[in-house]
Formats: sequence, C-alpha cells, structure tokens
Amino acid sequence: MKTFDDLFEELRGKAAARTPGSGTVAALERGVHAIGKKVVEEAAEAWMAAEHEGRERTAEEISQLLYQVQVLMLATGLELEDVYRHL
Ligand SMILES: N=c1c2ncn([C@@H]3O[C@H](COP(=O)(O)OP(=O)(O)OP(=O)(O)O)[C@@H](O)[C@H]3O)c2ncn1[C@@H]1O[C@H](COP(=O)(O)O)[C@@H](O)[C@H]1O
Repeated sequence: MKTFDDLFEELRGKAAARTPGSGTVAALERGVHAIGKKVVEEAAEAWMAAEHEGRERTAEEISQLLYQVQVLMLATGLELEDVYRHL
C-alpha cells in the first residue's frame, strides 16, 4: 500500500523528469493559483463526504486532498521535512 512519503517521492520524480502524460506535471504547469483551487475543492469534497457519503467516499476524497496538497508542496519547492518539522 502506498504511503504519503511514497506518493511524494513518485510525484517528485515525475516533476523532475517532466514525465509526458503525467497529470502532476500538467498541474504544476498550471501553477500555484490553480493548484490552490484544487486543494480547496478537494477539502470541500472531503468535508461533504464526511457529513453525507460514508467512510469509503470520505477516505477517497481525503486521498485526493492529500495528493493535491503534495502537488502544492512541489509547486512551492517544499520538502516533506519542511512540513513535518511543524507537526
Ligand atoms: N493520487 C492521485 C490523485 N488523486 C487525485 N488526483 C487527480 O486530482 C483530480 C481530482 O479528482 P476529481 O474527482 O475532483 O476530478 P475531476 O474534478 O473530475 O477532475 P479535474 O477535471 O479537476 O481534473 C483529478 O484530476 C485526479 O486525476 C490524482 N492524480 C494522481 N494521483 C496519483 O499520483 C501519481 C502520479 O500521477 P500522474 O502524475 O498523473 O502520473 C499516481 O500514483 C496517481 O495514482
């Protein structure tokens, strides 16, 4: 099963290689403003799922939120350690 750290390494590799066909690379090209909007959208969807759609849908939406947060980290040059030291 993929962890948060595993996914970040995968996305960082794709960003560095500018992998063709990668949605992550396309998102990074759209920039921080567009990525920020996706973070907010997925946060809202996670909230709605938690209130109305049950555990499985909530888990799915939270996974998408975590993905978008990682894309925002990449877009701003943040490493996992930069975030983890605030936990
Ligand atoms: N975990 C994810 C992941 N979660 C969410 N998303 C994307 O985030 C968006 C949000 O999903 P929605 O249901 O809101 O989609 P939507 O509104 O219909 O789609 P959009 O029109 O907004 O793109 C979609 O575009 C998804 O493709 C993800 N995209 C990729 N990953 C993983 O990231 C890795 C790299 O992916 P690529 O960069 O695409 O190769 C792979 O392991 C993928 O599984």
